[in-house]
Amino acid sequence: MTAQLGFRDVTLGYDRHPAVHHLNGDVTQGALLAVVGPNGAGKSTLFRGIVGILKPLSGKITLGGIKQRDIAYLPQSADIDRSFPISVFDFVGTGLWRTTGIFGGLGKKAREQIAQALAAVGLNGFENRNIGTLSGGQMQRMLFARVLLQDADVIVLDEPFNAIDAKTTMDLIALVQRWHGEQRTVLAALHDMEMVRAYFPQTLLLARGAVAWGKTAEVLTSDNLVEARRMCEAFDDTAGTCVADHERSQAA
Ligand SMILES: Nc1ncnc2c1ncn2[C@@H]1O[C@H](COP(=O)(O)OP(=O)(O)OP(=O)(O)O)[C@@H](O)[C@H]1O
Repeated sequence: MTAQLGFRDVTLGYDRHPAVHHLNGDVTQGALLAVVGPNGAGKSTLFRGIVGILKPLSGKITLGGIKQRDIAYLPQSADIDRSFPISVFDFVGTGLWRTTGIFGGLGKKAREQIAQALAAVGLNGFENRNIGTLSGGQMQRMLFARVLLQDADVIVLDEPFNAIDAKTTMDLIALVQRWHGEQRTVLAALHDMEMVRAYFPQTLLLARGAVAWGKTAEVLTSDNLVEARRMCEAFDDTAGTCVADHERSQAA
């Protein structure tokens, strides 16, 4: 199996304080991987590292034959500035920037693609709405429509089903399953363990470092979940990078 993403002793953090510590492992091409862990475990930080918003403090993230800008990223909806004056149509259209460029106009084909993506997530008729007027579930649907347009081999979803109703969740899970069927590599940060058990064959249980990584049923044991909570509670947020990391970064 080809590794699509690799983590080589990766430490990620803010102001030199590690948030994800010494992560090692590979995500194979076509994997459907849940990333779970308590609040503050480092899930969003890891995703920011994967898409290049954060550079590792040490270690390396390897990408199998793709560039970071080719990864489709669905951020937590709290990270979206809802006051930004942009219509649903134009927001979803940003998913085509890789092909049209930021300043490229939207031709007939692009407009059709956007309309199809909106239809696929059930947002027909919302084209001209300002994004600030959407409900939480409509916002998630819009973010999924943008990911659809990006047509990416690797898709990273940060808490994609947060605070949305059961119908919307099932519609969006169906999209995730479709991507998985198309052999795309999908990573999703999730809190709902039942959903993870039902739909995600593989799981990374994160608590700043990896507690367990592998088949979901083997990872989500009560012992591992207790250990994850203990590791998160014991982690010192004000700690600096390890001496070894510091020396390595000085030598680089
Ligand atoms: N922009 C930031 N600046 C400084 N520290 C941050 C920043 N973002 C996150 N952190 C810290 O990094 C650690 C990991 O946070 P992160 O958001 O990655 O966790 P998470 O697993 O996604 O949590 P949650 O489940 O609550 O969304 C936390 O201690 C958090 O306070």
